[in-house]
Amino acid sequence: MLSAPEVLKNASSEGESWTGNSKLVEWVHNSCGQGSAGVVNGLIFRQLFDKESSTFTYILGDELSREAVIIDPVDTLVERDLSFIGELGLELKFGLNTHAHADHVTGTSLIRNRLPPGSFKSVISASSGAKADVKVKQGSKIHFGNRFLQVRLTPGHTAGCACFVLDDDSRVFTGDTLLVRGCGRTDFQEGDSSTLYKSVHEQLFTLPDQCSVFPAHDYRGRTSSSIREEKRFNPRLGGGKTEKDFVAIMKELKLSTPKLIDVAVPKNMACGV
Ligand SMILES: N[C@@H](CCC(=O)N[C@@H](CSS)C(=O)NCC(=O)O)C(=O)O
Ligand SMILES: [Fe+2]
Repeated sequence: MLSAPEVLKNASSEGESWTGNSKLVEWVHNSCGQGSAGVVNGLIFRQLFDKESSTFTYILGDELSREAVIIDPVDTLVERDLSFIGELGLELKFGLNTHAHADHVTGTSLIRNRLPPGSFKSVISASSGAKADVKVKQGSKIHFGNRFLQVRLTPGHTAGCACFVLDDDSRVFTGDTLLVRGCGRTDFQEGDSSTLYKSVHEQLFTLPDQCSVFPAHDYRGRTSSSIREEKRFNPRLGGGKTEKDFVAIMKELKLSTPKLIDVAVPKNMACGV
């Protein structure tokens, strides 16, 4: 875990930095492990689920400043998410999209319309070609209070996929790039299996083994994993599978097309409008 001065120094030393209305607050290190009510080391963290599309949405908040971000909100569940955020006393600054989803519409535009003008910004990678208030690149940082998420670009499932790594490398939000014992399909949206293999090995499997993996979906009731587990047990990408093995596995997947693809992709390219 980095100390606050280290976080702040690093936050301003490289790449692009995006801050909300951030206040520099006194650093209090919560040393009691899990802490009370889901607060770990000053981080408020919630994982939410959409049963229609099996999508996980994540809320991360800085305990002291109350600034927060939401990752991959779903349009039909914006009321749920906003009331939860209100009850937690959080001030939502950014809505991060891991990619232009094919199976549901992002909630980031609806959230922006519900909050005071200018107080909330939607985020997606520049390489997605989609509209958003903030277009991030490799190494960009999204700040909320004393915390930040850093962007790792991971093309392969789509050309514009991005993963978000928490400042202390304890968590990574992998979108559809890396799922629990799986990965995103590569048969549409400029998907490419060789590119996905390289992205996972170069950008994700280089994270610390103990880093927790939080995906955008699970279809079998699993909620999270770790880099160590996926390196060992991922049946497509781990356990010594080569790029050639992976390309062959992906060719044989034969998944049905997401039901909402024709509606979701054009809307998500326009930030959910
Ligand atoms: N049946 C679902 C779509 C399921 C699906 O294709 N999921 C995607 C992620 S959403 S783009 C995927 O990459 N799956 C990989 C896998 O191995 O399942 C629907 O109709 O929406
Ligand atoms: Fe996807």
